[in-house]
Amino acid sequence: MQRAEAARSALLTSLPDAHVDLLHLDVGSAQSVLAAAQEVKARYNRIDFLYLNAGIMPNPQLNVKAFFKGLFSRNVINMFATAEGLLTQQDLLNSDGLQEVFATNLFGHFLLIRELEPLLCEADHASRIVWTSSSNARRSAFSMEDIQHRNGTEPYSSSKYASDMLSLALNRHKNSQGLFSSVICPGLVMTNLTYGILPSFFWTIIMPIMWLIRIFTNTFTLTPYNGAEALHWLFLQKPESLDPRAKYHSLTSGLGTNYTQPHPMDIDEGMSEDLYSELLELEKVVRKILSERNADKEANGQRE
Ligand SMILES: NC(=O)C1=CN([C@@H]2O[C@H](COP(=O)(O)OP(=O)(O)OC[C@H]3O[C@@H](n4cnc5c(N)ncnc54)[C@H](OP(=O)(O)O)[C@@H]3O)[C@@H](O)[C@H]2O)C=CC1
Ligand SMILES: CC(C)CCC[C@@H](C)[C@H]1CC[C@H]2C3=CC[C@H]4[C@H](C)C(=O)CC[C@]4(C)[C@H]3CC[C@]12C
Repeated sequence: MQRAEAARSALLTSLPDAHVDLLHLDVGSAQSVLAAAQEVKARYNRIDFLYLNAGIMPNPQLNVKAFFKGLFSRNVINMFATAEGLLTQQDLLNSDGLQEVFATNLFGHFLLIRELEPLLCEADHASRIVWTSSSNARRSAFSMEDIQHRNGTEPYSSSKYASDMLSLALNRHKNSQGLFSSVICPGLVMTNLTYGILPSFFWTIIMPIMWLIRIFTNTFTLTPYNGAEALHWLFLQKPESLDPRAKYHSLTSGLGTNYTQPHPMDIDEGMSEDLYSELLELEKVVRKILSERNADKEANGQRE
């Protein structure tokens, strides 16, 4: 909670009248999601905006050969914008027996939404969900037969593609109940995630090269402030005016101007509906495991 305390202090310094509450939540643990949701429901009776920003890319491996091959190809701009063919990750199982990337980037958020539905789906009031997705989300990395990406090497891309599809499905099922979902891509931003791919000193050294690349691809937003452009832009929009099939990109021009641009997502309704059903099924399984685990704990506690 130390980082959260620091963020709260920073917010209160610039906005002294703001009210900032903190809450502990590990989206990678179903138990933690349920406990946090209980706490939210006890504290508040309405949610206006739910930003689903948490995400991980564990053990990233950069394919250096593919990078240099791409550098001299016609696909170079797309390569910088999407990292297509450049990155793989090694994923592990979490304590719920789920793939960690899937659990953190997608399922934990899904469970949170399901738990908070009473606060998000009020007919007389619009609520908004905003997912931090990625331009690295790719249809070919995702398989309906393996939604957790147990068998592949691109769990990050798969989980982000799944979040794009889930957002579409949520709009289809929940718009009539006042819930609207959107996805954004912050662009390439210098954060702990990118420092996991290459060390921070390397990024600092090549910063002038990246400013140069930004002239050709506005996706190199580079700072968290620039990357948050689309998150802020969406906050100002009327939900009915948004396109559920678009991903809203934070972009920064070569001269450093920030703007938001919608790009159509490569998703189909049927597949997003199938994913939604699969997630509802998985939710039942996970809830059952948790209640059995809690019952066991209680029984053991009574015996001791
Ligand atoms: N950096 C980039 O270039 C890009 C990032 N993104 C996405 O942006 C989002 C933010 O990532 P970014 O800031 O770059 O990366 P960081 O690694 O710097 O931050 C990740 C954030 O996610 C939170 N988080 C991670 N795991 C959990 C968890 N199990 N439970 C709760 N919170 C968790 C972290 O919280 P804490 O600090 O408490 O650990 C932290 O706030 C991610 O979804 C990422 O995929 C998308 C495109 C590009
Ligand atoms: C001269 C430098 C620019 C060389 C850097 C090479 C690579 C390490 C990076 C090139 C493109 C980068 C990425 C693109 C898309 C990001 C995506 C939107 C995301 O969600 C997470 C990070 C990215 C995959 C990012 C990672 C580093 C690169 C592959």
